[in-house]
Parts: sequence; structure tokens; C-alpha cells
Amino acid sequence: MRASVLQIAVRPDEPADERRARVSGLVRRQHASDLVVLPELWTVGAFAFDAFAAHAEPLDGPTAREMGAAAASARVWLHAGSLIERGPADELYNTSLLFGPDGRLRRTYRKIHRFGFDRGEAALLARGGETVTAVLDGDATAGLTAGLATCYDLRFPEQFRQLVDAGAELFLVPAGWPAARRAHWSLLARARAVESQAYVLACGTAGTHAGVEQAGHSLVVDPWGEVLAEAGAGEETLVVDLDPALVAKTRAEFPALRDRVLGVPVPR
Ligand SMILES: O=C(O)CCC(=O)C(=O)O
Repeated sequence: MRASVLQIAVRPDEPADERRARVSGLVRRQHASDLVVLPELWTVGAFAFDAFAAHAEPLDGPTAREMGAAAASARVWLHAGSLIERGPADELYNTSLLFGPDGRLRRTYRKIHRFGFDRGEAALLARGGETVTAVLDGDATAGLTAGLATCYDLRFPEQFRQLVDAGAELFLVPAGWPAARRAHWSLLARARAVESQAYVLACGTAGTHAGVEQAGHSLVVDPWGEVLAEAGAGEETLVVDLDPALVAKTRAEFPALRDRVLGVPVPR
């Protein structure tokens, strides 16, 4: 199974519709892959809080339409990163979109852990209310179960445990992670892979927007915690071959997940 991780540069001098067309072209060129992953909020910029409302889209808006068409053209599973979704009561979410190789929207995931403490996302966006998995059917993707998480979610292992319990074997994690905490990004991506014995495809952005330099350094980690590929700081595409059987093999040969002890009482 081949995956492309597209680390997109988000720069304020490129209008959103031009970036959308450019990214669509990049996705269409990934027809030799089976799965393509884009970063978080790549149309607007994860830290461009003042622009969130103006860039909000419904789930059948321009980004979803263009990404669905690109997925169908390349015949790939496409995790199209996330966008600002305008919900039914006018509330805003940071919502990820997963398209099948027929271009149909198969899953959406509204980010659960909003970044910013009491400001930024945490003040502007509504919180997602459910964890999301998806079975990637197809010969190459071999029915692997993907678990969806977004950026700051990476800091919350309990969400990943819930996804493992729901069957997740690889995690698709779009992000707009700042350069200031790049060391946490790589460490957490590897930690989630090791503790879950699962692949992690962590796709960040490049460039600087709203005064926040992005970390880049997207990475693909295998179920043993080995980094299979890692980007630099600029715009870059990682193309990586994954072995769908490796998750079950790792879990069988080193059955740490089986040894979990749940419900031990805490002494007072
Ligand atoms: O947790 C971090 O350090 C970065 C999180 C973040 O930038 C986000 O979720 O948008």
C-alpha cells in the first residue's frame, strides 16, 4: 500500500482559491498511491483565527467538491485535511474530510481537542463530539481501519486508545503544528504509534501565516515506532510504502495491547 503525505505551504500571499486549485493538481498527480493525506486547515491557515468565519464552508462547499473530484481522478483514498465547517446552527467546527477512491465523502471528523486554551480555536469553534474510524476497503489498503485525529488531539492518548478499541490500525493526523514545538510533534507521533502498535501518518503545513512559523516535518511512523519518512521544513511530498499486515504482526509478536489492565481501583 502506497501513501502520499502532502505537506502544503500555507502563505498569506496565496489566495485560498489558488491554493485549492494548486493542491487539487498535486492530489491528482498521486495516482500511483492508494492513500493521500493533506494537513489541517490548509485553505485558511490553522492560526489565522480572524479569517476563520470568512472561510467557513458547508460540507458540500468548494473545498469538498474539489477534493472529491481530485480523489476520484487519482482513484485514491483522500484524507483532505480539515476546513472550517459552518454547522446547522451557524456554529463553526474544525472538520476533517475523508473521501473514497470514487470521490464520495465517506467520513467527517470534527476536532475534539480545540487548541488555544481560552483563546483561538477554543473560543471560536465548537467541540466535536465523537471519535471516528473508517475501513479503507480496496485491494491495496486491505481493509485497514483508519482512526482520525487532528493536530492538538495528538497530545491526548485517551482519544487514541478509544480509536484502538474501535479497531484503528493506522492514524491519519492532519496538523498545523508550530515550529516552536516541533520536538513535541515528532515525539508524540512516535509515542502514539508505539503505544497503539499502529501506523501514524502525521501531515503538517509549511510556511508562516498569522505570524506563526509552521514546523513542517510531517512524518510516517510504523507500528514499531520507526520513522519511515520525514519531511523538512518546506513544502514537500512524502511517498511511502506501508505493509498492511505489519499491524497485526506487531500486535501478535509483541502483545502489549493484550496485556492492558483496566479498572484497577485508585487507593484513597
Ligand atoms: O499542541 C500543540 O503544540 C499545537 C496544536 C495546534 O497547533 C493545533 O491544534 O492547531
